[in-house]
Order: sequence, then C-alpha cells, then structure tokens
Amino acid sequence: MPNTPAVELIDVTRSYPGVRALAGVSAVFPAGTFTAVMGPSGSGKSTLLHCAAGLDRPDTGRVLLAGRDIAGLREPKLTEARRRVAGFVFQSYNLLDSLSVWHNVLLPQRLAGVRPDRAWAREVLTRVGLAGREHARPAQLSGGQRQRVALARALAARPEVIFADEPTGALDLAAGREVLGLLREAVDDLGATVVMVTHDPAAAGHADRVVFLADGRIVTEMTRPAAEAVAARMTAVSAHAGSAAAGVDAR
Ligand SMILES: Nc1ncnc2c1ncn2[C@@H]1O[C@H](COP(=O)(O)OP(=O)(O)OP(=O)(O)O)[C@@H](O)[C@H]1O
Repeated sequence: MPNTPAVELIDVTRSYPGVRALAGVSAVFPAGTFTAVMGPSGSGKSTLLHCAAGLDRPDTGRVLLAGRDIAGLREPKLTEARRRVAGFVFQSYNLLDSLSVWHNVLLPQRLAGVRPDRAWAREVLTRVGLAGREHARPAQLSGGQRQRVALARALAARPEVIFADEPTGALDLAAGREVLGLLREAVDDLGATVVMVTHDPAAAGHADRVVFLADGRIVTEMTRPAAEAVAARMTAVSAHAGSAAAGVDAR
C-alpha cells in the first residue's frame, strides 16, 4: 500500500487534569517524508508525538499508524503495534548504561521477541559512524555519539516511522547537524518517515515540512522550510498563542 500515510491523526484530543493538551488535531504524515513539529512551550508537541506513536492514548479521535488504528488499542497490543513500526530518538538518548553499544542497538528487537538482524545492525552502526565502537558503554561516548547510537538503535529494527523528540536539544551545533543529516538520510536513502519535535528553526530546516502548534491545535504549516522563514513563522505563532486567535494563519 504505497499511498498509505505512515501516520494519520484524525481529530485527536487529549486532556490532562486542567489542560487541553490537544484540542482536535488532524494531520497526515506521508510515507517517506520528514516533518518537523514546532510551537511554543506547552502547545502540545510532545503530546502529539506520543499519541501519534502509541506512547499515549488520545481521549477521542483516531490514530492510524502504518494504516492501523491504534487509538483504541490497549496494552499489550499497543506496545506490539508500536514495536512493529516505530523507532524512537529522545533528547536524553534513553540508552542503558549497563549495556554495550551493540546490545543497546539490538535491545528493541530482543524486547519485541524477534531475532535481531546482526548484519543490518552492523551496517547502521557504520552509517552513523560508530563502526568499531560496538563494545563501548554509553558513558564512554560523547553526547553526539550517544545520540548516534540511539539513532542506530531506532534504524536497526527497520521502522517505518522514526519519532524524534528534540533529538538535538542536548547537542552542540556540529553534533546536532550530524544527527539531523542522519535523520535526513534515513528518509532519503532508507525510505523511512520522520516526525520530529524541535524548538530549533535550523533543525526544522532539514525537514520537508513544518507543522506549527499553538494551544493544542495545528495553526499553520510550511513546506520546504528555510530556517529564517521558520523562525519568522514561529514568532508569529507565539505572538498569537494563548489568545482567542489560536486559529492564526500567519502565511
Ligand atoms: N503527563 C502529563 N500530566 C499533566 N499535564 C501534562 C502531561 N503532559 C503534558 N501535560 C500538559 O499538556 C500541555 C502540553 O504539553 P506538551 O508537553 O505536549 O507540550 P510541548 O509543546 O511539548 O511543550 P515543551 O515545548 O515545553 O516540551 C502542557 O500544558 C503540559 O503541562
């Protein structure tokens, strides 16, 4: 089904006590594309990512992950669906310090109960520039190297979708650029779909498209984003966030 979107959200809402984190979000993330999700602090970016990825369940609405509606799934079916199609990269790497690089990379497949594809794991470690570091512990690596291990771990399971939450948030400029380049390659060379939350207009400039959230709604979007234009749009969105004009169209 080549035209099935990798992820689709249909009128998704999610509230926490006293807060409407997502107030009715519909969005399509086509297969083989790289989308950045931006918006002011508290606008619902992480909640959107978590609902899209099956890490959280919406209150209402539908979430189609690789064509399957996961919004109504309960554990352990939700975890199964997530492991089958999604890979994750978080700001804080989320590596296990007690395991070597190699075992960190293979862990999601082991947890999923599938036989790890070792040849492919070696290939992805080479792709991210870590061939030869298989025996190192995460604590022996730089932040940029740790994030590249996290990316290798995500890629090793050949996910259809990689969800990245502020993947460059803890990295310096050069290390951040490397990680963004590798996410771009995952899309261009491996056909993956990337959905990335970021605060950084330069990071969003690596994407094909940026969707902007304010007050739990998508208020505008931009294709083929250039960093300067993204920064200007963010300023416009932030100026309207929290006001009744949450439906701002800043184009
Ligand atoms: N587990 C939770 N319990 C209670 N409130 C939550 C929870 N997660 C998120 N929220 C609230 O929902 C709203 C949206 O949060 P979310 O983390 O999605 O925003 P964000 O745009 O990712 O913010 P930031 O850029 O600061 O990370 C916020 O008001 C937040 O305080």
